[in-house]
Amino acid sequence: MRFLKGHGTENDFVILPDPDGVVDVSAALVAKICDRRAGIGADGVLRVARTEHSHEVSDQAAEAEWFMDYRNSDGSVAEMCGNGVRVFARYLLDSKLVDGSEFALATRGGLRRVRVEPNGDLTVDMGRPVVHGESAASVGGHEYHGICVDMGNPHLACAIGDPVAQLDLSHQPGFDTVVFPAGVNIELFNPVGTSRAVMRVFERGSGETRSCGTGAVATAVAAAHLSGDKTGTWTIEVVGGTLTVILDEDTSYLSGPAVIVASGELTLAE
Ligand SMILES: N[C@@H](CCC[C@H](N)C(=O)O)C(=O)O
Repeated sequence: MRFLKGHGTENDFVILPDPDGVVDVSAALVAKICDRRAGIGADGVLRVARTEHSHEVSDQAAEAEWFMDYRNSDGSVAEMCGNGVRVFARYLLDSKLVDGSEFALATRGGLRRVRVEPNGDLTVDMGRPVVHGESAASVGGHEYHGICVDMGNPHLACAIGDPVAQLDLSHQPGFDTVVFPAGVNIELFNPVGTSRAVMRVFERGSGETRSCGTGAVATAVAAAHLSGDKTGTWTIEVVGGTLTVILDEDTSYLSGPAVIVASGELTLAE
C-alpha cells in the first residue's frame, strides 16, 4: 500500500491514498502505522477516498469529490481534524486531484472549504464554533477551568495562569465524563496581549501533539470570550509553529502551513 507523510505545524499524519474506498483501516493497523518506533510514526492517519465510496458524510458534504477519513493514533475515529484538512488538501493539490485555489472536501463533521493563500499557506473554513458551557480539566493536581467548544469534535479550552511550557502532559488530564461522554481534546493556553495565545494540547486518541487545528480555533474562541470579544484575528502559538485563526459572526477560519515530506510503500500488516 502506498503512503505519504505530511504535517501541519508538526501535527503529523500518514496519508493513505484509497480512491476506490477499498482499504480496511482497522484500529489495529492505524495504531501500528502511528507507532513512532515500530511503525512510521504519526499523530493520525488520513485515508483519501472518493466521497461516493463513503457512507459517513452528510448530503451537503457529499458535493465534495474527496472524503477525509481521519483516525487518531490509537485507531479511534474522529469527526474533524483542522490540521488534517490542511495536510489532506496539500496532498490533493500536489497530486493534481483538485483544480484551482479554492475547493471543498468532505469530513465526518461536514463540508470544509479550503483556500490556497498567495504565500502557499492553506486556509480552512472551519464552520461556526459552538460554545456549550464551562467545565474543568485537571493536570498534575491542578484544576483548570475553561469553556466547552464544539468544532465538529469536542474541545475544552482553558486559560491558565501557570506557564504552559511547564505543564506535564505525559498523562491523560482529568475531565468530566458526564460533560464529555465521548472524550475531549483539552487545550491549555496562556493569553498574551489581546490577540495572541500560547497553547498546548492533549488530544483525545493521540495524547499530547505539537499542534491541533480545531484546538487552535477553540482556544481563539476561549481567549476572545475572556476579552469580551466574539470576533477578531488570533495568533495561536503551538509547540510546532504558528496558526492564525479568524473568528467572524458566522464562521471561523484556520490558516497555516502544510507540507508533504515523504512517500513510500507500506509493508506493515495487521
Ligand atoms: N489534530 C486535530 C484533531 C484530531 C482529532 C482529535 N484528536 C479528536 O479525537 O477529536 C486537529 O488539527 O484539529
